[in-house]
Amino acid sequence: MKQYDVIIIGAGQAGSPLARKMAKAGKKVAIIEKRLVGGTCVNDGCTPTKTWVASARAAYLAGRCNNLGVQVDGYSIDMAQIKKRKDDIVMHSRSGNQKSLEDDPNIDLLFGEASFSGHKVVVVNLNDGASAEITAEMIFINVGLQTVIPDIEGLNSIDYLTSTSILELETVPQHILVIGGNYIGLEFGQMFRRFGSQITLLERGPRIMSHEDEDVSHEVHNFLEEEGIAVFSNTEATKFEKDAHGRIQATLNISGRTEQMEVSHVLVAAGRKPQTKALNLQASGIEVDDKGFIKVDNKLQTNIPGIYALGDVNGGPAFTHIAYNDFTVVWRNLLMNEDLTTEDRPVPYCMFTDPQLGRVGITEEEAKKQGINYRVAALKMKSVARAVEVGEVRGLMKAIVNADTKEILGVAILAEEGGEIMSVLQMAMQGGITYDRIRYCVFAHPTYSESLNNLFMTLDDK
Ligand SMILES: Cc1cc2nc3c(=O)[nH]c(=O)nc-3n(C[C@H](O)[C@H](O)[C@H](O)COP(=O)(O)OP(=O)(O)OC[C@H]3O[C@@H](n4cnc5c(N)ncnc54)[C@H](O)[C@@H]3O)c2cc1C
Ligand SMILES: NC(=O)c1ccc[n+]([C@@H]2O[C@H](COP(=O)([O-])OP(=O)(O)OC[C@H]3O[C@@H](n4cnc5c(N)ncnc54)[C@H](O)[C@@H]3O)[C@@H](O)[C@H]2O)c1
Repeated sequence: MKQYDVIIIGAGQAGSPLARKMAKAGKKVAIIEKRLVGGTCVNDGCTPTKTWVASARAAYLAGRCNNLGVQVDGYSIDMAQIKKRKDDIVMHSRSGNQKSLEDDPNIDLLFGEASFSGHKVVVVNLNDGASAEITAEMIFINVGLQTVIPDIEGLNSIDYLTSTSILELETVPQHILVIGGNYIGLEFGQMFRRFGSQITLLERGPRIMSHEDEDVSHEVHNFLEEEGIAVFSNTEATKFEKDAHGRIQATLNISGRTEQMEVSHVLVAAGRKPQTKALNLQASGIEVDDKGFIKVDNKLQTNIPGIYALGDVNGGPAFTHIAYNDFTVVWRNLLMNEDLTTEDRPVPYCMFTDPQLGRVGITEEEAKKQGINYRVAALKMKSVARAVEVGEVRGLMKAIVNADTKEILGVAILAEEGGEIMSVLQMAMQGGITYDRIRYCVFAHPTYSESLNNLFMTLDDK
């Protein structure tokens, strides 16, 4: 059995940078990847989807630039080219990442599936058919999530799409039924609508984006419908059948009413679950919760000293920047003798619909539940000079502030560059800059950030 200093399972958003840092510190590292270096983010997640969102936005602009006085005589979608551009960008990122691991003399990159066979012993079923047993005192599990496939009659008999397989399409589907009304469903739903598909989107809860405030979710619902997407909440698909012509017949339960619908494709976007079953964690005594997420403490260590779980698999917020932050926490603690925890770290995120939703901190609903003496500053984008000038007036800005201390507690920016505007406020929140100072801060005119003056002017306390 080969002994390493460090074993990393999964070359995702935490595993790959950690391997490089550990190797730089002189440790002998084995990193095991069953599929593709870079994990979900690079290969099936952020990079490919945001590349396609950009193509979809170009199509959207081509379709409406007449309003700006620019005449375009029709446009068409070249899905094969859109896919090729995405594949090139993904490949560039993946291969750079892979090369940096392969070129490091202290790192062994093993392509295969890892599982535990004993206390701190890992078996790797290598992709070439061989297997290897390895051990290390320090083990980091970074295996990420996989798509949840809901138990719906007939779903397995149709060639349904997931967020991974949809990225292989080279033609634009005629009609996609999207199951799930949150990040994946909304991003893909809007982008394929802009590519020319008919989209029907089902959300089983009472509204899409159920974790957001109702006004924010309502605004998104409205602009999706405005673009021609049919959004059904309180709705589930109950049965799928393929007819003799290869068309999919879907049976839907819409608020208790049964309806039939014919579609060409079904995209499953109903959530993601941890890839822990195959790891045989019990062989090393590692505890998981009832959903299969690995339990960790605030320094990301499991119940077994020396074994850590990083990124999506530990059940924290499932974002690339959080997986990356997990890496920085363990690296700085273990190699730089710092004493960092994951407690109280900010969790910003951005949903890349267009307009984007940039979010950080608490929602109004959460402020209410926590009994905080809060106030809400809100501004529609149609009142923002920059938005009017560029013709992007859909959306709103909303900030939850503490009425006593004037601290900003949470922000939702639904705007063309909502993620960037939110980040300006995140910096203010982290730096303790209260809203009354931002109200009179001098920002360049006419930027989106300048509108933060007006956002906080709506709180008329001074
Ligand atoms: C469609 C989509 C779009 C997204 N867009 C965004 C976005 O815009 N912004 C954002 O912040 N987040 C986004 N995410 C989420 C983001 O991709 C994840 O949060 C992030 O990739 C998590 O990183 P990770 O390192 O925890 O896991 P992953 O990146 O999933 O990496 C885990 C790796 O482990 C490997 N692995 C699993 N099991 C084993 C095993 N037994 N042996 C060996 N290797 C194994 C996997 O093959 C994978 O490569 C998106 C996700 C999806 C699906
Ligand atoms: N921009 C981003 O940061 C980004 C983009 C994509 C994905 N992600 C990450 O990926 C993860 C997964 O995203 P997701 O959208 O698949 O999952 P999700 O869990 O965020 O949302 C799934 C939605 O589907 C609904 N649903 C579940 N079962 C259903 C059913 N049978 N019929 C109808 N609706 C059903 C749920 O009520 C929920 O609204 C997220 O947690 C997110 O962190 C992030």
